Amino acid sequence: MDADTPPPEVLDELFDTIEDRKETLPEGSYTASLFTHEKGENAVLEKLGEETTETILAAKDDDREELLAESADLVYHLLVVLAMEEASLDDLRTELRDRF
Ligand SMILES: N=c1c2ncn([C@@H]3O[C@H](COP(=O)(O)OP(=O)(O)OP(=O)(O)O)[C@@H](O)[C@H]3O)c2ncn1[C@@H]1O[C@H](COP(=O)(O)O)[C@@H](O)[C@H]1O
Repeated sequence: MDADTPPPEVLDELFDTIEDRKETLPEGSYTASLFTHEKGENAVLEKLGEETTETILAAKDDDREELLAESADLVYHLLVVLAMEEASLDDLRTELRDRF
């Protein structure tokens, strides 16, 4: 890992921030708006679908920069869904490890 590579904890920090936004619902937070949306969980589930499609299209286009940007959007929205459904990043890690 070189000096510019972010540590793996970046995902934990993002998930902790999402959990904080869920609890405190600060004004102007996009994350908070997903937890209070009038469409309920459908709002974030729709975003998850959109970001999945955009990730697929970027991969098909061999557009590496776009692929990384859309993948980041996809992972972020997936973490919001996990937080919304009372699941955690540790639960996800456990699920993945149990498949080793
Ligand atoms: N990682 C993200 C992140 N990734 C994507 N997004 C948002 O997800 C949306 C993606 O939607 P689109 O690509 O369709 O772009 P858009 O056209 O702006 O979207 P809409 O108009 O449809 O909402 C954008 O509004 C992005 O800002 C994110 N919003 C917040 N975070 C992180 O979440 C944390 C909390 O941020 P706040 O919610 O701003 O407090 C911080 O660490 C942020 O960096």
